[in-house]
Amino acid sequence: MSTGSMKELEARGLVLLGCGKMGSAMLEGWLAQGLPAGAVWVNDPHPSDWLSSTGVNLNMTLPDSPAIVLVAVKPQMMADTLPALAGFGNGNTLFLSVAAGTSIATYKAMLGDQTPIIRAMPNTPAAIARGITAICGNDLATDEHLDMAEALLTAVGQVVRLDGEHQMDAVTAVSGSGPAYVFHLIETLAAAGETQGLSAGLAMQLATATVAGAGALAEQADDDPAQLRMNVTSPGGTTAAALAVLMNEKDGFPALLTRAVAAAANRSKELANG
Ligand SMILES: NC(=O)C1=CN([C@@H]2O[C@H](COP(=O)(O)OP(=O)(O)OC[C@H]3O[C@@H](n4cnc5c(N)ncnc54)[C@H](O)[C@@H]3O)[C@@H](O)[C@H]2O)C=CC1
Ligand SMILES: O=C(O)[C@@H]1CCC=N1
Repeated sequence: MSTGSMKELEARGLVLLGCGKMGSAMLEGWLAQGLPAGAVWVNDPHPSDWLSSTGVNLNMTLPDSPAIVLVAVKPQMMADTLPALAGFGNGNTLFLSVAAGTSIATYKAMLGDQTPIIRAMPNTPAAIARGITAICGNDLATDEHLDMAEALLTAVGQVVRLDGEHQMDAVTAVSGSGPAYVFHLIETLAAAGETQGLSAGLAMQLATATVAGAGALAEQADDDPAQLRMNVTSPGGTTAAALAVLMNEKDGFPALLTRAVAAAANRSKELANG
């Protein structure tokens, strides 16, 4: 995190509304990067043992003017939880929300229309600083606000700035939910290995290392994923036999992932419409 952003957070405080899986993944990254626990206030009625052990200010009186309020409760909890923080609205506290499907317009209505708001869509690899977060702000979010949010989120992985909020449903469906698709790929690849006679432990080790290694190679190689796929595929060989199944336009990965990503994007839109 840049020294300026860190200083401002340390001086004014960072408030987390909700600290479950996503909030904890990010907080873990920030504490590991040197953000002092004393600069963090967490409001969460069900703190985990890990959270209680971090030394953050847990369910205590909040600072007068925190630099950032990070909103990381479930979208369905928003109407119950956000009004208590509306006192920080219309001021110089930046609201940074990671909630899927809660629009900037909804925050404006709950917090006041002069409130700087940034929507962010992170993902859980943030816990090991390998996340990717997409951000977009309202017209009151200044370049300094965007820089501060980016500095905070860069501590837990890559950050991309979106052209606008209209991209958020698709981003949520690709990278926000995406780690779950990849974990399920690992589960199902391992299960398929078991069907071929491997032990559960060996099949899981092979599947996990294969997905992790292929992901790292895709990120580091000069070749694009299509070329990397071709590099594995010998004509008339084993990979070609599997890809004939997986790349089948009718019921292979293309059709399946198109449907899955559309389902996630549609759900994101539904959440936005209450
Ligand atoms: N889990 C993920 O991979 C991602 C989640 N998100 C978003 O992050 C947000 C949180 O999701 P998760 O961390 O997965 O859910 P979670 O259920 O693990 O965390 C929600 C937290 O909110 C707390 N909470 C409940 N009532 C509260 C209250 N009245 N005041 C304060 N805190 C309260 C719960 O105790 C819990 O710790 C959601 O809006 C979701 O859309 C975004 C990107 C990825
Ligand atoms: O499942 C969800 O709604 C959240 C948003 C992206 C990942 N988890």
